[in-house]
Amino acid sequence: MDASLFLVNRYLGDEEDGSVSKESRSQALLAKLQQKAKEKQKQSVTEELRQHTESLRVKKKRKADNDQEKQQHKKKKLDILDTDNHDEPVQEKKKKKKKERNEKQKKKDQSGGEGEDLTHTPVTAGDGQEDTGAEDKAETENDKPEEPTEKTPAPTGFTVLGGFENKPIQKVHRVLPQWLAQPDVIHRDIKSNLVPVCDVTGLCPPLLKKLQHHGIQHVFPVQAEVIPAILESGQQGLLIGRGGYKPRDICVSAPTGSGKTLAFVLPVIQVLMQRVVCEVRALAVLPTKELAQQVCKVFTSYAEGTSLKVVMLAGQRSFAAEQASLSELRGGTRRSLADIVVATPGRLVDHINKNSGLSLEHLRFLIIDEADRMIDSMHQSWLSQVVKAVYKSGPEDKSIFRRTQPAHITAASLSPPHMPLQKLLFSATLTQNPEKLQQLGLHQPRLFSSVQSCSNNNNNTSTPSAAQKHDRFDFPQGLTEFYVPCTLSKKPLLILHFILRLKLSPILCFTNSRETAHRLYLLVKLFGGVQAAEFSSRLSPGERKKTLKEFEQGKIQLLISTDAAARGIDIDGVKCVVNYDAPQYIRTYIHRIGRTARAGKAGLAFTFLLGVQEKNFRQMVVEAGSPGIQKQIIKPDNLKSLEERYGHTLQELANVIKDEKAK
Ligand SMILES: Nc1ncnc2c1ncn2[C@@H]1O[C@H](COP(=O)(O)OP(=O)(O)OP(=O)(O)O)[C@@H](O)[C@H]1O
Repeated sequence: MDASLFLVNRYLGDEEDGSVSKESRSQALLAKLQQKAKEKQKQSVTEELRQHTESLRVKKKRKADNDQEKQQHKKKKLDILDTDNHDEPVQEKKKKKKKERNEKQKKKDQSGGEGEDLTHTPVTAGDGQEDTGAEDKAETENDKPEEPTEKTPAPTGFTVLGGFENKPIQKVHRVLPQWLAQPDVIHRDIKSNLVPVCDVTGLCPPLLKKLQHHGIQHVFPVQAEVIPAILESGQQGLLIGRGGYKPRDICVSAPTGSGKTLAFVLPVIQVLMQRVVCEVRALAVLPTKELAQQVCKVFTSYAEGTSLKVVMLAGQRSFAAEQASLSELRGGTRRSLADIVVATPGRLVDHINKNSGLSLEHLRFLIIDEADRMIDSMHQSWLSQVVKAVYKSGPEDKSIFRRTQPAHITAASLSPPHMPLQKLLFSATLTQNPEKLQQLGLHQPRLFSSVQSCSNNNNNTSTPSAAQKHDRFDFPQGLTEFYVPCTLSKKPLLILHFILRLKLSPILCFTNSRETAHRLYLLVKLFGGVQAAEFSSRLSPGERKKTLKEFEQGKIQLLISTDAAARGIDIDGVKCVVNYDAPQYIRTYIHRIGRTARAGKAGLAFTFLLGVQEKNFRQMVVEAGSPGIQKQIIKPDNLKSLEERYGHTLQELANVIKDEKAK
């Protein structure tokens, strides 16, 4: 092939000399180009300088004209005014003023003018404006010829309003407030950190007896830490005496099933046992009716044998019935019939607003269980309504039971006795977001947590690790997590395989919608051989209560539920949780799988994942602090024996759904 086809001709300069070697030729060319560039640079600098000097000259002239005009104008004015003041000649006065101005400017320059922006071009659009000190300075500066330096860009005659240096944007690092960064640590391992009940500091003998009566010989780590702390803050009783500090609010973040309920039930009952008059002194707020019912049950059972009365306001009964259980009128005065109220936020606000006889003016403890969820429901403004009801009497109340909202601590604010309100927050997934927590208006909070914050260090400001980007949570110890790769059509077969072949029942199975829960329930029922039930807002509260009871009694092998049963529900004996639909959020995942492996027991959690979900889901779980999620492959052969029957069932299901829709 002809080599000339590939010949590339380069420009070699005008004085190309064939005798010179290639290398020296290119060097000469480079030197030439550099020289040309220098010449061009010089030309542009001279041109810019010329333009600038010209613009300065024009502006100076314009200014001089203006000054002259002004002076003539002033002179005219002064000539008129001068009739009153003949002591000081006008020119003298003007000179004096100018001198003063110059002196002022000099002082200014000495004090602050040092690091002046060199890019600032002094002559601006101030033409024809009042003669100022700054302009004087500009004038003197203008007299000197300005020479462009290497560092300062050549003046262009325009005012540069801002610096144009490209500064790299500083990364914002998360720095937690000390109380969040350095919590009181709760042991993670339930089993090896059991404390005998009699070793819990401050717990009174009647409650120790009660615990033993309920078969509890040891307390869990969260209880061993939190019970003494609440008891300590209640040492002064219901009132804080002279010079006493208001008790600190308490936040608890501990895994699902670690015994948080007893951690607040026991100390609250013990503190309230000292009360003489019955008034609402403890209020526990929970997100759902079922949870309110569960907590109310625990309060009732531990308050048994004391004079304390527990009332639930969750809409399980009529409004009138709840109202009647709150207070009664005797001899024209209202008497409270409740010491402890357990409520859902909606129903609570109803009672506050309708003035149903619920008085919160003596409230000592506000317990917010599932606190992160309750923060999310803050838009309902339930907390502000509660706080308003608590401080209803206002500062003008001079009685011994007076209340004041927490504010800055001063000697005066501490001197009169008052009734404090202490907030107790509990959650397995308590947010570490200070902005969110701020909505709760916490007073000098103290955090108990089984999760060490990543920014937990002495100075609190070290470079955070990558893990800090995400909230990390503690997972129950006895839990083993799996994910099962599958396709959409195989999911129902998998759940049937889990029950019929792997015998994993009782299974609590979660779907992302009540429609999916209902269809899966119908399908399993039509397939036969499995005791199944559904649990969602499709059911009435009564039906839901009955279903949970039957599930607990072992009458139901498979409970198909929406996230209605994901939080807080304590059902003994759930061996296995299945996420039929993968949860979208890590908190949902943690609460769902937390329905098993409770109180130190073992449990299994399976999540069915479609191919597209696998990567993100695994990442989400690992970043949240999961000890490890394993892959569990179910071979298609294992499902084969179920397939034929499943095919028929699907046809039946289509008819049933059609009928339902027709109805
Ligand atoms: N000291 C203890 N010894 C034995 N069992 C206990 C003890 N404390 C609590 N339990 C039991 O442990 C189970 C879980 O307790 P609890 O419902 O309070 O957990 P939790 O931390 O509130 O969980 P979640 O975050 O899911 O609401 C309950 O059945 C409770 O009776």
